[in-house]
Amino acid sequence: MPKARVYELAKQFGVDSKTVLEKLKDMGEFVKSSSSTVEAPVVRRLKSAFAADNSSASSQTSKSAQHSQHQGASHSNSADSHSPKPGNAPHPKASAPKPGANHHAAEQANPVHESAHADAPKPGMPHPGPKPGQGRHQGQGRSHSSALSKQEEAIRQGLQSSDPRIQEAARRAQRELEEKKTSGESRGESRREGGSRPSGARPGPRGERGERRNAPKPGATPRSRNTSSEKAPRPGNNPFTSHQGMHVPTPNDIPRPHPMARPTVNNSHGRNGRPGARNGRPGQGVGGRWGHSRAGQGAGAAGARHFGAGAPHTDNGPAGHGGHGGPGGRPGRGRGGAAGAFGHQGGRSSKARKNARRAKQQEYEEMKAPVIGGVRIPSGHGQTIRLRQGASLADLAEKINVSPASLVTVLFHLGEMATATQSLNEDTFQILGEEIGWNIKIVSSEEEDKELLQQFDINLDDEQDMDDEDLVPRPPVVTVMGHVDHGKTRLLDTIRKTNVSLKEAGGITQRIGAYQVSVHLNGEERKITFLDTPGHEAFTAMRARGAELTDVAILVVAADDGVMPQTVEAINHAQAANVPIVVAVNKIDVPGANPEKVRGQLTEFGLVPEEYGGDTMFVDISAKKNINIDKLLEAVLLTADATLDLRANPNMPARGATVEARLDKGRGAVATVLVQQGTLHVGDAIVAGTSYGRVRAMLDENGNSLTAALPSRPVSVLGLTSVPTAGDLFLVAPDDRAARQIAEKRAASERAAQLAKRRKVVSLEEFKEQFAKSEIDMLNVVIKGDSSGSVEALEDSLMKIEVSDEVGIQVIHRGVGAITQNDVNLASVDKAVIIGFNVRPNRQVADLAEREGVEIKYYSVIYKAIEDIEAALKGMLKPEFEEVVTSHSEIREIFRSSKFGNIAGVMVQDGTVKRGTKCRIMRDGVVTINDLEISSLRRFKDDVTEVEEGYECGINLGDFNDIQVGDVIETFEMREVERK
Ligand SMILES: Nc1nc2c(ncn2[C@@H]2O[C@H](COP(=O)(O)OP(=O)(O)OP(=O)(O)O)[C@@H](O)[C@H]2O)c(=O)[nH]1
Repeated sequence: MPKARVYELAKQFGVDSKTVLEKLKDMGEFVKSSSSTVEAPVVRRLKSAFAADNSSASSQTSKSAQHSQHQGASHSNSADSHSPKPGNAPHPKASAPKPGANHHAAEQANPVHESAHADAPKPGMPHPGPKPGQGRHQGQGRSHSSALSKQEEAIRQGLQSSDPRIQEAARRAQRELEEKKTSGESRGESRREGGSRPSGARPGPRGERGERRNAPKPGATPRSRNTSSEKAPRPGNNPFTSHQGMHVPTPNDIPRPHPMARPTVNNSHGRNGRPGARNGRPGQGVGGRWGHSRAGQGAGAAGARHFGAGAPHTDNGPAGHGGHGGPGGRPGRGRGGAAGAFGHQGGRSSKARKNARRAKQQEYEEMKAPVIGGVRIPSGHGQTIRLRQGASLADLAEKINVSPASLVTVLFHLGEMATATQSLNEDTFQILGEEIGWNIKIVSSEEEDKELLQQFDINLDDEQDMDDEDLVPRPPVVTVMGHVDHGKTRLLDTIRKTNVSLKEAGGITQRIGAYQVSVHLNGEERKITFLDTPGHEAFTAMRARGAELTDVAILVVAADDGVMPQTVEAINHAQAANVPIVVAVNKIDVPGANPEKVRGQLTEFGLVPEEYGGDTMFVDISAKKNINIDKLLEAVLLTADATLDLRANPNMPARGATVEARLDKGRGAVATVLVQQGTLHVGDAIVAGTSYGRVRAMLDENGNSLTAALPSRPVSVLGLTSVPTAGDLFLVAPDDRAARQIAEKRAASERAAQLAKRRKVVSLEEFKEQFAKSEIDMLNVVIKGDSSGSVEALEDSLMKIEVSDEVGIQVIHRGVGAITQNDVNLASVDKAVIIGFNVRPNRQVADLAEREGVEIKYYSVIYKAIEDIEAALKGMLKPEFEEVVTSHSEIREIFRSSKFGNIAGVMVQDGTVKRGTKCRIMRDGVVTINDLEISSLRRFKDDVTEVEEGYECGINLGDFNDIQVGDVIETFEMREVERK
């Protein structure tokens, strides 16, 4: 037997997944969720466990089963009517598809139809003792009761919840549960009545009975079906199965107006009151099932309009008796009831009829939707729906067009509590989806993006199956890392100055975030691309955005300083990314430099120099004096050649990553991109993150205009409509329109994700409560900067500030460009500080900020910003106090005063006793009481404010009199301590 999933088993057993999960738990099997798989042996055990349950349940109830068998002697016709099969309807009665109709048909065949229902699992089946169906039904009853108790528990918890929506859901659930219980009881009674009723005798108008059986509310239909515990155990009858009411209508199942039933003015007259009669009985046919359905009401009204006494006639007359009294005598042909409603219009166009039919069909579908926890959610009929990770009920609600509150209720009924905006895990969504008929799939943002690109025929995975002959060697891309002040920037400058072809550039190079140098190796000119933002922070920030640009890392270690904390961090980051390292032992020109020591130290971190038998290349350099830089570049190429297969396909639309981006006053958005695959051409339509545009011009680091950029080539691109973020992947789209659409769709889903995040923060009171409880304070910050690189670097650095566990920093918005009105508004709402890094607001925005009381801080150096924010965070800390003991006084004598109580005559042994200070009593070194106060202090007859060591005085402790000679009064103060 293959592995089965829990929900499949649940379906098989006709119970809900939770029951199966509980049963598995009872069996000692740990199974996580309804989508988990269960091994074949466990399935077998589970089956027998359910079977055992059923047989014990059925033996307990065999008496009643026999009783109902007896009563259900003529059940077979009604059984037929319960199981209409396409093409198998023997009689118009039997083809009646709706429960209302079934009731009726059953009634026709057997006056005690309710017991017939109970005994009729299959058409025409004889009665073999206690049936498996019955047993299972009883088993279900048990799971029902366990589910009920679970539900009751959930209700109890829900009523205690602080969330009003959950409380409301709980109240609703409670009401429903009570109703369920009461209706269960009354059903029991009515069954007894039914059993003794003489055949053919119908007490009272049938409509009444229908109403009794089917709750009159629209929402009551499925519930009344669900709770009909007398019925045979069809899946649809199990209140806890995921498929109840999820019934997909079959051709026979969808009610259609019978052609004969279509009204005309003439034939409605001809029927003389019958339409009104039929539809006047909400308890019958469609009316019975739909409660106050429009068809029933409308038809009734129309009937009355046309025939005056149509409705009263129903209650007593023979036409009413039929319920199927329309032409052809079809039982429960509810839609035929529309005749009364529309009959008077006669001349209605076929289009209008079609529309009306469609509307009715839709209404029917909606009405057919299961009622779960008192809410009605149209089934998705197993359709697949995709939600991004971290989605909430509100997101799902939006996609399936229902109200979030109803999903909260449904989830609540499944025993889980969640607010509409809380993000839920995949398992919860699956259970919920199963219940409401949707196949919910959770996709990561990467998958979502891939799917989006596939819509435009862009397949990001096609790189993996590129043919060898398409690939040509490409230059390595290098990042320089190392500890602060070990010479990273100086090295990058020296390399740029010495190796960029100065002839071409006229000696002027520009910082665009990356540059390429030429190196001669073994008589061959080779190229190396350097990323110009040194440090592992930039490297990691890029990686975090999915940009794996670096092929080789140069680790700079100053020979006069050796391995330092950030050297280790850099090693860790490079190794985590599987990037080979070349070590540049810098500052060898400095007296006291000890390159050998550096080699020895790095061995401990797995970087063993080649000369020691390892595979890491070490080069001793001086970035300042330009010593051995060429050797370092050679080492980079040799390392790349030895460890990497650096090849790319230049003959495809370009792809790569954004290295840096900024807003240029004259040229608009300028982004430096590094081509990783393909060739980027001027005129290409590109999209980078949520930015798009057409490549208007491309410039290299020397300011030269390029028409094409090959793999590993960094270029400054002009033509994007907005500024992308460093690390954003870019790609060439088939055309401008596709580029725009991709960018817009990404922006939309990003907005949705951000909104979800914000909603989470804003609406999740629990979080706030937690914050309040643990007294965590957050400093909200908005960062605006002149380039995406600086904004990212600043954000990264700020996030690393650690002042205390009690305060934290939260960047609520970041962006490139001037500080805008939006930034101020956001900061004002979220009580944030705005940090402007090399950017400023215009006059109006500055005024607005002042009016709103929003603080804007301007910086041009990162460390200054860090210092300030750190200080601000420290300022947010609650003052810290410590206790300082200020004196000890021994009680030598006790004076009793009727006015003041006991007064201690003491000798101050050390420190100074002050009036009003806190004190405690110590007897034989043990504190007998804390938190007293020196309420008065006297020397001789005089009240004094303080008494110093070595003096005697009288101390009164207010109402406290339990003192003895020999006790010591210790005074203390709480003093604020400066935080380090
Ligand atoms: N003597 C000597 N000084 C050097 C050498 N390389 C760099 N320096 C000096 O060391 C100091 C720090 O160099 P930077 O290049 O700014 O160091 P960094 O690693 O980029 O520092 P951060 O940007 O703060 O991380 C500067 O004053 C450089 O001039 C070298 O080879 N020899």
